[in-house]
Amino acid sequence: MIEAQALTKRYGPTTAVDGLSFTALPGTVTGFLGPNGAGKSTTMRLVLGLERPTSGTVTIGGRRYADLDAPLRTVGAMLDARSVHPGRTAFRHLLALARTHGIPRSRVDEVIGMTGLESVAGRRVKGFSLGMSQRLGIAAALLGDPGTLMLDEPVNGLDPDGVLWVRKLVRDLAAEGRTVFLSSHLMHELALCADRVVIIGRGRLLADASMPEILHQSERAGLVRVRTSDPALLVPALLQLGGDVVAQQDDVLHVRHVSLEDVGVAAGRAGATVLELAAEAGSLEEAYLRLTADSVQYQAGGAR
Ligand SMILES: Nc1ncnc2c1ncn2[C@@H]1O[C@H](COP(=O)(O)OP(=O)(O)OP(=O)(O)O)[C@@H](O)[C@H]1O
Repeated sequence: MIEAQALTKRYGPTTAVDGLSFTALPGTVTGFLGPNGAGKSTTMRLVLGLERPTSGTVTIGGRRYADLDAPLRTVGAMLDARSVHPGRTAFRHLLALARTHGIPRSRVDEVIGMTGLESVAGRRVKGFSLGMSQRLGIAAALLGDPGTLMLDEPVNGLDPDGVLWVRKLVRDLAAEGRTVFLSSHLMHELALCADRVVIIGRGRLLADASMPEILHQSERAGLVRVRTSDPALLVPALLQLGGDVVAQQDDVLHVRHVSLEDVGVAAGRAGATVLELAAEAGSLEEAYLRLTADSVQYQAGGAR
């Protein structure tokens, strides 16, 4: 479990993390999101004791990172997949890490197998693609068989197979009861693998909620889409039921405040032919854009 309480980090005049409180729970994949410069990396560095908080606390399993006897066995992290000695082979890199923690060589072989690096384990890291480096970073994070995993952009640079693999891996790790905390700018991917989402903007908490709760914040959540050849018959019927109706095209209506079933029933009663009827699914991307609209540090010209 990762627990941040009123966590604050200032660099001179810049407040990178501002009174942030959240919890990443065991058995759960928690996605960590925020616009560029929101303070995600700083938060992750604070969790790992690479930075000292200006105020507030952050603990892993109730203890500060600095107080852990064998950190690799408690929390595995991948912050920067490229931060590996380029002249070392993948195997040597993992073995060196393992030795600092009394982790047996057999575990090195195991994580190499788990991350699909067998065929390149003897190669120097400097020749690695970003995808291979990501796998190596994840292998290092898994080395101590930790209860908590923290991964910064783990699917960055991975091909579709790799993306699928990470999705399954994090789901499996959470199913084993581990805490998985990961950042990603790939909303679609995160929506597929995270149970909960923590969203920050300008260092502050914007949302800490389950995926369904977050999706509910999406503009399209609760919207019914209906395509009909008889909008002139259907629209008055829907308005009578208290619906908000917006014509998207001549024959497509977006309806709010009327359930999917009631739209169908109303169409039947009004004698309107329905060609399509569907509940629009909210998307994480939409919810995210909505929640972070005021917190984007660097924005292309034009209003959102
Ligand atoms: N060592 C530092 N010294 C001064 N300012 C810093 C330092 N590290 C981060 N910052 C500032 O703190 C803020 C948060 O940065 P951080 O890298 O944590 O954001 P982020 O959410 O990880 O962004 P990105 O998505 O772009 O990686 C930014 O304004 C950044 O410029």
